[in-house]
Amino acid sequence: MPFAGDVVVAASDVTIEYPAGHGRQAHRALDGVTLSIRRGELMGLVGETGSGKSTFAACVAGLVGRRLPGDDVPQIVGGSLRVLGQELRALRPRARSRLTYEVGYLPQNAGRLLRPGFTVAENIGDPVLAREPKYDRRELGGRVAELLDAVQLPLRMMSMFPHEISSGQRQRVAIARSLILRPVLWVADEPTAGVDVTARGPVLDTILELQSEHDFSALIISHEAAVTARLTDRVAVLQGGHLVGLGRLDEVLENPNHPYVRGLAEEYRIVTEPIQLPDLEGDDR
Ligand SMILES: Nc1ncnc2c1ncn2[C@@H]1O[C@H](COP(=O)(O)OP(=O)(O)OP(=O)(O)O)[C@@H](O)[C@H]1O
Repeated sequence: MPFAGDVVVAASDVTIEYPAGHGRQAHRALDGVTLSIRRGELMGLVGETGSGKSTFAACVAGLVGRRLPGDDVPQIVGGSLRVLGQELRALRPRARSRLTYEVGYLPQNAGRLLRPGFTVAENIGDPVLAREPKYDRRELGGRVAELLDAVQLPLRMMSMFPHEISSGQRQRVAIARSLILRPVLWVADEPTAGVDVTARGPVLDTILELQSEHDFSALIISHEAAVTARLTDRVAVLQGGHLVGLGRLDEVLENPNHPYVRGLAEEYRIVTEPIQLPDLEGDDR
């Protein structure tokens, strides 16, 4: 049964560590984080490099706690993390597989992670066939074409291979791939990474259009204040694995109680300030 609750992500005092191994000590990536994402809400996740954003995103996407030998996936060692009603701390493989069906994950550098021997269409449709190998190919082709169109790529690209398209186009293909299963929750780690500055606006428009069409909730990491401002309803700010800000972007920036947030406020001011054009009147050049 699809998830029907109001809170799609509920982190309660959650502490997450990478286990010891390969001659390394255990590393605590997140420490006592409490936040929730409501149904239909787009939550931004910001913070300086190494603050734990990608770790949190990967955990929310279900990549947590598998205790395989030599594995360095993060483990929940304290508190709780519930995603679509499932407690991830004690997630069994079948429940994990159901969860990953409903959570679309766009990992960091997703465009680079496309399968090189698969066409664009095969890359986008792959998550469907991986779960339902007998899925009607014609119907899948229709879904792939629809998504390709939604991310504003030409249909002729369906038969091309990742190395034949640009990095920005690959990122859009990855976005389409992460949405093919019509997720309830979309977890996106730097969705505009590698997308050319001029194409970023259209990609953000596309994401917002897809969201209003499919009504998914989202957790979106971005280094860019403009992306966060445009896409998200609220932001969570991480610093050294701790949550140091949470709320609407304007509220968080108005009360910058942390140096990183102060820096962000300055960047945001620059991004949103109207461009001052020089007064050309009387200029006789
Ligand atoms: N596989 C791993 N094993 C051990 N430690 C790791 C592993 N991956 C990340 N870390 C550490 O966990 C902390 C959080 O890393 P994470 O990648 O989540 O940060 P981030 O905020 O996403 O950074 P960036 O913005 O650079 O992507 C860092 O100190 C990092 O070095």
